[in-house]
Amino acid sequence: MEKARLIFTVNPGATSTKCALYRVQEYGLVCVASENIEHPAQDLAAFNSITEQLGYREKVVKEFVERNLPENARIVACAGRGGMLTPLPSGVIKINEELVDFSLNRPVYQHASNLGAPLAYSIARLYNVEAFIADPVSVDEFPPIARISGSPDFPRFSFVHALNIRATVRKLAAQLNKRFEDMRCVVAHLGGGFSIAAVDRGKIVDNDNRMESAPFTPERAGGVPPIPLIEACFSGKYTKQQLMKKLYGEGGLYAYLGTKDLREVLARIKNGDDYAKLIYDAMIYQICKEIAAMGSVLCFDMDGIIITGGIACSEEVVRDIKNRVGRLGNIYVFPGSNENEALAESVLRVLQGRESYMTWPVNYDPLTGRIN
Ligand SMILES: Nc1ncnc2c1ncn2[C@@H]1O[C@H](COP(=O)(O)OP(=O)(O)O)[C@@H](O)[C@H]1O
Ligand SMILES: CCCC(=O)OP(=O)(O)O
Repeated sequence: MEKARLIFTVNPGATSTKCALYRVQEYGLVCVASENIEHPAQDLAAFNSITEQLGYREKVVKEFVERNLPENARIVACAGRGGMLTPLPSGVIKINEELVDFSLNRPVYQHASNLGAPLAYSIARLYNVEAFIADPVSVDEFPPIARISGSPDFPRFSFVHALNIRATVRKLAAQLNKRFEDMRCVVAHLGGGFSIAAVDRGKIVDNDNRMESAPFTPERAGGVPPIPLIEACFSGKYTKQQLMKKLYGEGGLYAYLGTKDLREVLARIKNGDDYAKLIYDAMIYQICKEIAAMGSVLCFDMDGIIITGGIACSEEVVRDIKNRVGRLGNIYVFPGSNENEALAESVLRVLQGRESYMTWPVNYDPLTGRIN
């Protein structure tokens, strides 16, 4: 009997590594195993950088595959979340040694997603198959107008939850019986970090790039007034690392309320905590301002507004967003961030010849949108 064909996927996050195996069926994919493997803080504290964590996470990922690969099945391809690489077009990229080297040694910023390609490649080599990334964090398809900031010294650019955003637009397209390539919508990815994006015919043509005018998130400050920030940088009171932490990791809900868990914030509000309510309301207010801003990018001519990510599991959040921006368009909710599923779907499109893949290095000019 022919062995079942499986796709292995891996999505490394700040404190966990999410792994999954999907069986390829004629009609699509079936998840046969999925685990969110948490890494205790004391384990990660032993490493000075994300890159140093590779061996540790590699062991955990190999153990996942050994535990879950059925005897009557074989891995036919692997996929990992793509990290903070150079600006790239959306789509699938085949992983090679050079991409692994770039992800580990020359990423544009430190982020756990930089381990996605090395981990997928490592499993692919064990099973002698090909590995891919899809819609990495550095997808940048802004048109020229979106790149202009108020200073030519600091042009705008994209860092975005491209994988989950494009995958949810595909889901909505299927639901509306439309082609993905024709979809125009605003997507609010609301997780530990947020991305609020305008998607025009499959391309993310603008987003809030997590550090710009972006709303604050459970752990990120988003946009803060720049002049006091510059003053703080030169005050001698803080190291660069301390300030980075204030913006990224220990900002947002955590800075005000000491927790990154929105469920806890909602429980405090239920118990009459007015301060928690003020901070929560401010977060919803900022999310909605950004949704409206991204709607204006599409001239409010859109198929709808998608809310996705862990926070979209909350009925209160969905209700409060609808109350403010429901008049702009239909709101569709896709709770959770389904990066592993999105990776497997992307690889399946490649295996079935429905999509072609690029090879690293991708010679892409974000200013013209051309691949040379
Ligand atoms: N049912 C829920 N109700 C409210 N908030 C939730 C719910 N489930 C998860 N969250 C919140 O979602 C955030 C994490 O989102 P998630 O997409 O899992 O994050 P990550 O960016 O780490 O993948 C946390 O603030 C968590 O408290
Ligand atoms: C938008 C860049 C990617 C990012 O910040 O991802 P996480 O929220 O998963 O850390």
